[in-house]
Amino acid sequence: MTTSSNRENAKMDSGSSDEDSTDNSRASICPSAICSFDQIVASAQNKKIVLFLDYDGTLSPIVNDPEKAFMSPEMRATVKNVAKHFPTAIVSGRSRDKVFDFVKLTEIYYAGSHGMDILASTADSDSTTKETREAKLFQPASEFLTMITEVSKSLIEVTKAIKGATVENNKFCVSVHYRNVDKKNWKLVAQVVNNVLQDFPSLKVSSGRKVLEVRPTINWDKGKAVEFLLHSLGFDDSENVLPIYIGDDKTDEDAFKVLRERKNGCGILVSHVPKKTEAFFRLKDPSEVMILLPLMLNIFAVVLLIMPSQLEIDFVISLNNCHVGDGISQFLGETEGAINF
Ligand SMILES: O=P(O)(O)OC[C@H]1O[C@H](O[C@H]2O[C@H](CO)[C@@H](O)[C@H](O)[C@H]2O)[C@H](O)[C@@H](O)[C@@H]1O
Repeated sequence: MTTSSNRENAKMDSGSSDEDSTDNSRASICPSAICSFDQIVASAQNKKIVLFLDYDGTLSPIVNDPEKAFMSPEMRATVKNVAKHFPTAIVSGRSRDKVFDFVKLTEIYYAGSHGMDILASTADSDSTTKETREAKLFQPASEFLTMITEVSKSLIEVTKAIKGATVENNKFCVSVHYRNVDKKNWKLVAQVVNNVLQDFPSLKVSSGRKVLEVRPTINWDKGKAVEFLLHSLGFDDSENVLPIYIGDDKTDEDAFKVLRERKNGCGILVSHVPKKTEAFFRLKDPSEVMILLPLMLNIFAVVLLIMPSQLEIDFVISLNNCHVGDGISQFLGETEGAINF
């Protein structure tokens, strides 16, 4: 158990960009997932793609008001479409209910509270057909529910005098937002959060994009959630499955790491600045996620030996955004040079 004396205190964003406070000292520029799409296709040959998507900053652009982080109807339609072909899960720091309210798709799986609230389905041991699956709720931090409600109230109380600070109860974790706080008061936000946490030694705080995230110190994160989902959906077989995880935040690094270590998955970081990351590829922003997802349907189209004309057009448009030498040359049938995920 972490105690208040050995727990890391909240660290704030430097404010130099709209990114989180990730240590960028060893940042490397991952290749663009769009321009390296031939490598993704090659690695997906004969494999079942399982898709994991973060919400804020990945499916919806970052906005000042967290309550208004809506995803566009086009993005919703795109996710709905990919989910028809690939098992798809959203893994978010938000509460599961809230992320569902934004996404509104019943055909996908949801993991809220940074993976601490998962609604998945169980694959029958003899079969993985839809008919044999049943809904399964997994909440590894359920014993913290009362404590989270309590800490949330205290955080609201101590931040109410700081103009622009807001507290969002995400069920098994709490976000303290300082995006709208005057920079001169950012330290004060960190101080009051750290003070409150003195009374909650089994909670920890980490920083995201202009947000301090308070959560239980249990050994559970988005990476564990991905492993759990792969297992419970019946996709443990690393030979025949290609999990792809797309996310923008520090908490998504836990999932990128798991996929890198399993050597069978592909992490894609959404960031417009270079960052130290465990991901293999990068997309600049949600608009590029909107380009990549339809491209992934091409993988499915290739398997069926069809190439719907709109997909072809999307692909040509994305090619036009790549520079010579970015790595995209052939697409259909190209298997050379695949990254060994
Ligand atoms: O795991 P995620 O789905 O990416 O959730 C992480 C946090 O996302 C939200 O905050 C971020 O997006 C807001 C809306 O664009 C923005 O105002 C805020 O500054 C960002 O940090 C969400 O509100 C948090 O609760 C999540 O922890």
